[in-house]
Amino acid sequence: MAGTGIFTDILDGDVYKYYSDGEWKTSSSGKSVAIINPATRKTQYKVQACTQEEVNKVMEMAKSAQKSWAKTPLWKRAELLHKAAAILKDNKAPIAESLVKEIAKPAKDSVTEVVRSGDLISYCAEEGVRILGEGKFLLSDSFPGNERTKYCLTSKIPLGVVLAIPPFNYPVNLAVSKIAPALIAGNSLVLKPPTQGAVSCLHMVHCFHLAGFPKGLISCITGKGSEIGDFLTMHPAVNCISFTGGDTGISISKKAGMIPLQMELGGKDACIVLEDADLDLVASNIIKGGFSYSGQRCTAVKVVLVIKSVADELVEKVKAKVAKLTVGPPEENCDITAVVSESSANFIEGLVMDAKDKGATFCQEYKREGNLIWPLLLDNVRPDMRIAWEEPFGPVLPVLRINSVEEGINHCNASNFGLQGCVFTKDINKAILISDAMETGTVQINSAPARGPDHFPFQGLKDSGIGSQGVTNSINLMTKLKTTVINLPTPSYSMG
Ligand SMILES: NC(=O)C1=CN([C@@H]2O[C@H](COP(=O)(O)OP(=O)(O)OC[C@H]3O[C@@H](n4cnc5c(N)ncnc54)[C@H](OP(=O)(O)O)[C@@H]3O)[C@@H](O)[C@H]2O)C=CC1
Ligand SMILES: O=C(O)[C@H](O)COP(=O)(O)O
Repeated sequence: MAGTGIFTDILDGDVYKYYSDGEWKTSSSGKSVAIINPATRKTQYKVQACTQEEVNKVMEMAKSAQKSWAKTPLWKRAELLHKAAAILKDNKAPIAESLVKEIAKPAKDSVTEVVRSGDLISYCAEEGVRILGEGKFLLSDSFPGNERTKYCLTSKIPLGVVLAIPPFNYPVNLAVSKIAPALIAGNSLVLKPPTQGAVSCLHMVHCFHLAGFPKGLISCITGKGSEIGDFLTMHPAVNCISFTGGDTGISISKKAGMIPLQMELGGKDACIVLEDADLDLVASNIIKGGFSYSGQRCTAVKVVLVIKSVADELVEKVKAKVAKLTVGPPEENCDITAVVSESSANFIEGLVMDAKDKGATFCQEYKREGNLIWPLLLDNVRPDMRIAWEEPFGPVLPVLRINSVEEGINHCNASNFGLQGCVFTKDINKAILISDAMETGTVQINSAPARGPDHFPFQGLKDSGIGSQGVTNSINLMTKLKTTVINLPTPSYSMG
């Protein structure tokens, strides 16, 4: 159970502690932040509302711990990460339980998220050992006018303090996708978990604590992003920000100093369906892509653009599958569970009502109880409807019928987002041309968008982000190059 067994240290009465200087602490603010269970709409957990002084202290410790961590051999850093991964996987049950309670993720998917996170940490340790153990050696005489008098050695060095801010929907996985690359590369790490998802993150951090990382190297500051966020992101000690979330990321990038940013933001992933597509395959992928975790995935299919001649048949197939989705509590592994908050449910409802007013075809009756919204397919959506462009982050999927592939590509490219997209056709040549034409970071051919496997590059264009994720890219982003040049008094040519 959450907060029990090896996790008792992280709880003070009914409020979870924050993590600083290798210890679990109660904030001097005397205040806590409530985490509302999305399904019951009752307070499930409480976390500390940390103060600015506590942030300052954490940053100070992070700066000093990083100096010795950078001198810790790479194999030792990897060893500790492997240990943390094993502890995390051994304790998947209580962590998954918190995911179920604070973000209403179905129980089975919650376990998958924890196991996937352990695997990500281990993969990152191995990849780090490989790529950080290699540097470059350049010779000066390849550039005109030079003799071979200079040997240039480059290697990757840490940035310093990395600030990690994950979103609610994959709080554990999107936290470790920042923590593990930062640590293997020799950085220290300050985590600000999402409020919904904070308790799962605190359990995960305790697994790193138990693995024996040095004091102060990892810290976890809790509190509302709207209150503590600016102070963290504009803190002078921070040398890199890795953020995943919504538009907040755009304002962070405007305020942040001259430091590397990894921003993974929203998306409006389009699914373009051609006349020759295998419609059964498309329908299954629309269900998986559009409705998994109730559509609360950055990589969810968020708009279907189908050629008119096959639209009726596709919509019927999807409708039949929507009818089979189960709706209810995450504990019972229902396909569709409550969305994260009342404000999120209200926002989704606003998009649905706008589409209704403007004449979209409802393939199911719109139904909502509290934060629980029944899966809804909206057909005959037109570009003047908000849902054609905005990200519902809920179980509501618009279908636009298109006259040509060009119309689909134009719709996709007119979006301010450019995360992923997908195209369904049996003609691989057409698929490649369409993929090249789509202004998105990734295009999946004959499958729904997905971030995983977690070592694949993952990046958004336009308002969907800055930089690239995926294990290797994250390690590279959290390092910089250091060059040493050996200058010889006379040219030297080996075997010359
Ligand atoms: N491209 C990608 O890889 C992904 C993108 N997303 C996107 O994330 C969004 C949903 O996640 P959601 O959690 O609601 O996103 P938010 O942008 O609301 O929150 C993300 C994180 O930012 C924190 N935060 C809030 N305000 C500030 C601030 N002023 N300064 C610093 N941090 C702050 C939040 O904390 P708190 O919870 O305390 O407010 C949370 O930890 C969707 O748009 C989705 O598309 C999601 C997953 C992956
Ligand atoms: O936030 C998200 O949507 C996740 O990163 C999705 O990961 P997945 O596409 O591999 O399920």
